Amino acid sequence: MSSANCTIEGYDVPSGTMLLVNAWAIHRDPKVWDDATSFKPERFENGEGNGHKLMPFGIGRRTCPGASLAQRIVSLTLGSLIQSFEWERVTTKEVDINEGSGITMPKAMHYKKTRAIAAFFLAAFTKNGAIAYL
Ligand code: HEM
Repeated sequence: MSSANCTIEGYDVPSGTMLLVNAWAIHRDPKVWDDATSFKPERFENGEGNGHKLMPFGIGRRTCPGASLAQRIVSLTLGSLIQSFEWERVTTKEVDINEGSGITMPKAMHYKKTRAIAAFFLAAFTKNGAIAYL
């Protein structure tokens, strides 16, 4: 919410206006990222994500207070899954990762093996115990 009249990129914004940051667009902007829509995790090794280009947890006063916890849990979970299971492709076809519409960005095409994936996670949490220490 703008606390005073201001001008952003030439647009006059009156006080009390609700402003939404389009993080989705910023994260895919070719003016901001090299080869913007390619999945290149290595781009973050050389500090390309520094500054406020990458904001999965928001920024500013209302930034996500769980960011540090979430980053640790996600890496630990992923690392545990990779370490504890043998992984193989079930098809040579590329997985369709197109986005559907919705607030939490659902997939356009759901995974076909949903039940198998659910069973897999259940097994990971119960029998294997590999990530029980989470
Ligand atoms: C990968 C996991 C997570 C993502 C991507 C995420 C992302 C976000 C985003 C984008 C916001 C809004 C920030 C803004 O308005 O600028 C937010 C807010 C918030 N998040 Fe998270 N979050 C995650 C995990 C967590 C966890 C683990 C916790 C708590 C343990 C948490 C607690 C909160 C709270 C309380 C807010 C509201 C903060 C406020 O409005 O002042 N989040 N999160």
